[in-house]
Amino acid sequence: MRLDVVSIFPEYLAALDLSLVGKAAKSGLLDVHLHDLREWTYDRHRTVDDTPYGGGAGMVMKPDPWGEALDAVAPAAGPSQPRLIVPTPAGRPFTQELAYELADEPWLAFACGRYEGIDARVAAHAAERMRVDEISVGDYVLNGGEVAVLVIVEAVARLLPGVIGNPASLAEESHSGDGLLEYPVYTKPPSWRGHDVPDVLLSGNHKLVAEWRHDESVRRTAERRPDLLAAWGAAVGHKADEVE
Ligand SMILES: COc1cccc(Cn2ccc3ccc(-c4cc(N)[nH]n4)cc32)c1
Repeated sequence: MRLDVVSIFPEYLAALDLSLVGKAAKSGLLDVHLHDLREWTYDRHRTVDDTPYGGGAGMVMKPDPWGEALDAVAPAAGPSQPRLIVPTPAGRPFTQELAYELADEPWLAFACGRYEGIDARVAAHAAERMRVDEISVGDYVLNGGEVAVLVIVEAVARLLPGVIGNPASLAEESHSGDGLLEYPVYTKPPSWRGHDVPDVLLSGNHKLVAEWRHDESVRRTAERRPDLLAAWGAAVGHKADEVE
């Protein structure tokens, strides 16, 4: 998978050289290209922003530098086009399902905005030749798109074959297995600062361990994400209906 990231702070994305994503890049599973948006500015101050039409606080990122950056990263006459991801608080939610979808793409490009966002015509114009997704990584406001790109790239890269050591662990994770949150996990020592590992996990009885883990997943989901529990209940209910 090829990844292109355009930002006025490309050094923010240096974290992509670390850990799993860095390993994937070194092993050729990921081909990461970082670009400084100011490369496509020509005035003395390398200006990338201007005042918003219609007034209001803050500044908006000018369309020209973005248009030229995207032309350079993904030429219109090129043999293929990337899927363009534009992080924004106003985007559709980034979910594990979308992570799996993006993991199937051969080429992703990311536009990291700053200020109050990117002139809306940039995404509209890009959509004339590539698929554009405006994505939110959560219902809170960041100062720019770079952190959101790190979140999205990590969630997507770990799904690529060969990136994580034990693919079986992906199936058991929260948000990607049966729709419930993950059960609590423990390791040695069996007792630590007055806190003991639940006896069932030391029993060696795999059936009891599986039952306990499921019950803990349901309990945690009910406690922390009742919305997910409702969806899980409906899905399980439907499955039960299918059996009857
Ligand atoms: C566009 O509307 C905005 C309104 C107020 C502030 C900002 C700041 N900002 C600039 C670019 C940018 C890109 C992504 C995000 C972002 C994404 C999520 N999930 N939270 N925050 C925030 C961004 C933008």
